[in-house]
Amino acid sequence: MGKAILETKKIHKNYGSETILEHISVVVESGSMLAITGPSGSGKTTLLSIMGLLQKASAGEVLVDGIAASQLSPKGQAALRRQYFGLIFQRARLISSLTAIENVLVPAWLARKEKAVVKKAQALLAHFGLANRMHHRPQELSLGQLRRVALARALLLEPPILLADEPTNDLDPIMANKVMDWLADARETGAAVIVVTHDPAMAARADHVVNLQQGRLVLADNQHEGNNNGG
Ligand SMILES: Nc1ncnc2c1ncn2[C@@H]1O[C@H](COP(=O)(O)OP(=O)(O)OP(=O)(O)O)[C@@H](O)[C@H]1O
Repeated sequence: MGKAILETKKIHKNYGSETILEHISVVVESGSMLAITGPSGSGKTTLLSIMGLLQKASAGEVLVDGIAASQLSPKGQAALRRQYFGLIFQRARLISSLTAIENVLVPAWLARKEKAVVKKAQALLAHFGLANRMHHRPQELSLGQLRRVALARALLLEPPILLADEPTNDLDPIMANKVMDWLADARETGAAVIVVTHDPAMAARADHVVNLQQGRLVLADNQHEGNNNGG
């Protein structure tokens, strides 16, 4: 069993008088995969972005490796985000003036590690079927291709926590399977993987599945027999 690398404590979120999330407490361990499911508008993306420190909760706390994020300055939070998270979001923008491979290397530039990982970036893109798209810019790529570039970017530095918002959207079944395999591989190497998904095949590969209903968490099930550390 891995350590609790990401924890939310009684997260609430409201926009004005509208409550979006209520009382969300989850613990995610290193080397495990959590799937967040639920109907459209139930708050899944909002929860994921609060977990990734991209948005502030109205109340409650996010602990990253035991560090209470709300206690940090915006700069400290950004540093924590860079150190711990790989983010694969629906609206995660690639930089339009950079090519696919350059976009993949952005986190490595920020961490001053690009020399060490250029080959790996190429290998990731090739693995995702983009060997002949490495030098294309985002506006020259399809949605599914953009998604794979974003995935390669998130995986490059092997972050301890991967957050993915519907990572198999816009992909054909073969590519969707590959993406699931990569996320499962990341889990095998010790990452905590959290996916928002409508895809039953993706949810079936998670260790834990939670369901959001109008901003409230309903524990759905644990997929793997013998895995009884249900949080
Ligand atoms: N900035 C905002 N201001 C006001 N309401 C918002 C804002 N962002 C999201 N919402 C509302 O919060 C609710 C939850 O949105 P969220 O995107 O988290 O849902 P979701 O479960 O991810 O939906 P989907 O499956 O359709 O992506 C929705 O009703 C949405 O309209």
